[in-house]
Amino acid sequence: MTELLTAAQMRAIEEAAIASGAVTGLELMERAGRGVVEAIVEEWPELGPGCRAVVLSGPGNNGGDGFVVARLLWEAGWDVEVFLYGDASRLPADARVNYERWCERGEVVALSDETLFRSRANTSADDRECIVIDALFGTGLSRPLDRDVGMHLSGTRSTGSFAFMKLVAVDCPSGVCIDSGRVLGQQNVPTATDLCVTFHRAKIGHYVTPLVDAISKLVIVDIGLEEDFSSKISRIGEGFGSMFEIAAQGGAGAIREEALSEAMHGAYETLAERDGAVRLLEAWFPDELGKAAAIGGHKYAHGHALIHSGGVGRGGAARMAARGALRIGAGLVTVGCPPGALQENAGALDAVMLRSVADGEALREMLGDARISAIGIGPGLGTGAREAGLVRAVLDASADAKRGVVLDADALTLVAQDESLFDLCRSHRSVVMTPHAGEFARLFPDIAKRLEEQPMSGPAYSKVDAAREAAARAGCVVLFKGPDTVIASPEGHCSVNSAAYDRAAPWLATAGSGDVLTGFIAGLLARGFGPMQAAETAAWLHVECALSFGPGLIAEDLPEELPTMFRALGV
Ligand SMILES: NC(=O)C1=CN([C@@H]2O[C@H](COP(=O)(O)OP(=O)(O)OC[C@H]3O[C@@H](n4cnc5c(N)ncnc54)[C@H](O)[C@@H]3O)[C@@H](O)[C@H]2O)[C@@H](O)CC1
Ligand SMILES: [K+]
Repeated sequence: MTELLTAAQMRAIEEAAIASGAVTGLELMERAGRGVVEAIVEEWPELGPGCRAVVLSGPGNNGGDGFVVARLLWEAGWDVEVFLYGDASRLPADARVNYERWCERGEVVALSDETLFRSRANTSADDRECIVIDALFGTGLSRPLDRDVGMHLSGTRSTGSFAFMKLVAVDCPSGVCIDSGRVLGQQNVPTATDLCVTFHRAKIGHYVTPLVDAISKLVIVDIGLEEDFSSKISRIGEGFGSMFEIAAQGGAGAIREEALSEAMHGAYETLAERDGAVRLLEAWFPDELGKAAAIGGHKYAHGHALIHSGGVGRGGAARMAARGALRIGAGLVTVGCPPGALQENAGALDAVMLRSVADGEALREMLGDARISAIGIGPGLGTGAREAGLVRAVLDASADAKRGVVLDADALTLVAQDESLFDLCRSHRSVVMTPHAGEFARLFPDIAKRLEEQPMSGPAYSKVDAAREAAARAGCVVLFKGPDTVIASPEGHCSVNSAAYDRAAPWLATAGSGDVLTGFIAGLLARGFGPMQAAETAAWLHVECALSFGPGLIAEDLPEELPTMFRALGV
């Protein structure tokens, strides 16, 4: 599991490293540029001497990285052209040094329509491979791109210019706010980018829409910040001075002092933690799943999950959820259905038990059994008065019990329609809501609207902000679905479960896959997982099962893939 950073956190880490004296900004810029070139060579080993590169450098340090890339590619025998957007005399110091180093080797042309059009790389007679390096803006973008710059960038993708072009973004595609993954200004869609190379850690925006959809490959380059800190810690230990002296050399901002004090303890990551860390669920697996799997004894030791089904002909969703809850390890799973649907469900269930539940009153009575340790309700449920009564009974009868509840699909629609149900969620200790974008907008219309409004300045409001605000308001864990699922707790914990890049599983967008996710969460809640942990683990396993199965997957396959996953994970 790794942390996703904001631009401010990244800046604080860099500043602290530089202030500590362990590394200079110029060294970091050189490492960044070198990392970009290495990533290009790794991605396209067939490219090399004689290939063309067009470097678009901007007015800040992102542009500085661009000059480093230009120099290194030139030294490797590439045919390099460099364009500058901005005034060379106003470049920040490190970028200026690299601008001058490049000027010893080649020309810098002011970026304009005309100059780009005249670019050697733009001649149709020349069909050599061409790479365009977008080093216009990185983490420092604070307002929308000027229209012409946006046009240059998207223009590089249009037919006719730069034949055989690959677009490489330094840190992030220019124009995008890296905290939110959203484009600042009028233009809505980030420029499609073949390779994005970022430094030290991925930023939140790299993993959420719309940016995540625009980048084909993300590479994270280690620019040595961790080693710089550890070497500094040992130097401090050898008596090179107190952290306060070192911080003073760098202009002793509060952040520097704090960062250095963390560095003293070898834990500067807590900088991000304090600010509300966002975790990326990657090659990650909680020990608790293993421990829970090891619990011996009676089936009730693994919990009892109750999944509610809809009426006749609508029970498939609940049955798939029930299968998911059973496979993920709940000791017992029962489907509760209206009396009329008993026959249909009985014909389709074996290991899963079945109970007739006429209405809310009957459900309240059933929930007197404290061994029912989790409830999943919503898939295929329906949105009538009877169903509203069921949701009310679930929330009422579970508020004080140690019983987890997952609300999905129709249950979320019912909660969105009835403020008193929303209040019941708030007073419950372990509810997980699993809305997709449409359900989210019904539950939290103002938050969804903020997420849709075109941002004009950064940091822009992100899906992470939206999930966090929703969780705080609803007083429960909110799992905001998508290929960029964001999971947030009312306490502010937040994680992203990404089905992008190496974990892309587009075949997971199949009917019923959300119902299975509800079952996974209910099963883990039944086993005693806390709501945040149940939601994270279920979401992570859901994508892993899809990846393990591969294309052709249908929702029914997901629970059946769990045993393979568990074996592979050594559970
Ligand atoms: N700080 C460091 O030590 C390092 C920074 N690195 C690079 O530096 C980048 C951050 O550099 P900066 O903070 O200079 O930021 P940028 O290079 O992203 O751009 C900042 C500059 O652009 C201006 N600006 C912002 N939005 C604009 C707009 N829409 N139109 C015109 N001008 C605009 C700002 O006023 C500022 O002058 C990172 O993305 C990364 O590429 C790397 O070299 C690694 C080391
Ligand atoms: K860039």
